[in-house]
Amino acid sequence: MSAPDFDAVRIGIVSVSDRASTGVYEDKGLPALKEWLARALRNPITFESRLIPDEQAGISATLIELVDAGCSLVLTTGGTGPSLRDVTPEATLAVAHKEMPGFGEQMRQISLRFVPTAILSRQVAVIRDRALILNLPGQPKAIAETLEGLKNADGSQAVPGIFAAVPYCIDLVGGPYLETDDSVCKAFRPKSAIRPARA
Ligand SMILES: Nc1ncnc2c1ncn2[C@@H]1O[C@H](COP(=O)(O)OP(=O)(O)OP(=O)(O)O)[C@@H](O)[C@H]1O
Ligand SMILES: Nc1nc2c(c(=O)[nH]1)N[C@H]1C(S)=C(S)[C@@H](COP(=O)(O)O)O[C@H]1N2
Repeated sequence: MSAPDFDAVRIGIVSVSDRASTGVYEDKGLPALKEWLARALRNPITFESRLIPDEQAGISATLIELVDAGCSLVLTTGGTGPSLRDVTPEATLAVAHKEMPGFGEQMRQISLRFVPTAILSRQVAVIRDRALILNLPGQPKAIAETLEGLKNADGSQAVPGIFAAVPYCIDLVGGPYLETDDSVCKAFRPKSAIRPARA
């Protein structure tokens, strides 16, 4: 099956970091997000990338801009912790039409399998218009950890990543039909929502 058989999707990726955005260190958040999404999704993706400081108003404005630009999914990385400058969850909730608390709950559960400080992430997920906005922690390795979950040595899934629920969530808000590479992350949809296989 060739790429044009899949719905096109526009995805916003936002790295929120004072130091990466001012060049103190190289941003590894945007490349990690791009690499994982390109591996996990079979749809042709147009990325909208933003590298911004930990400023609440600027984060909210960026999220609104990306949703208005037609992004069906917006992933942020960074600024979810307890530090005074960490305001990504507040900026995300400020633009929410609906909260989706299950994503944050599940990501903290998954992250506990990797680090005992997982509970320090206040990450949230929300719906705005026809888009799902998801916060991820700032550690670049946390991106694959939370989206993909944990696999056993034989490749079977020990802890399902949260991305398994993302395609159906986007169906429900009227977005494109996302299809995953099941070896990376197997999307789950109720039987009634699965598109018939194409010839
Ligand atoms: N965008 C990024 N690119 C590369 N490494 C990052 C990035 N964001 C975070 N990290 C790494 O994860 C660690 C913890 O991330 P955290 O979000 O707490 O950063 P921070 O110390 O609050 O500072 P800043 O917001 O300036 O990135 C950082 O010390 C850094 O090593
Ligand atoms: N999967 C995963 N989750 C994680 C981490 C991690 O390394 N991997 N780091 C934790 C730490 S140390 C912090 S402080 C919080 C918040 O990170 P942030 O402020 O960079 O978003 O995420 C937590 N969640």
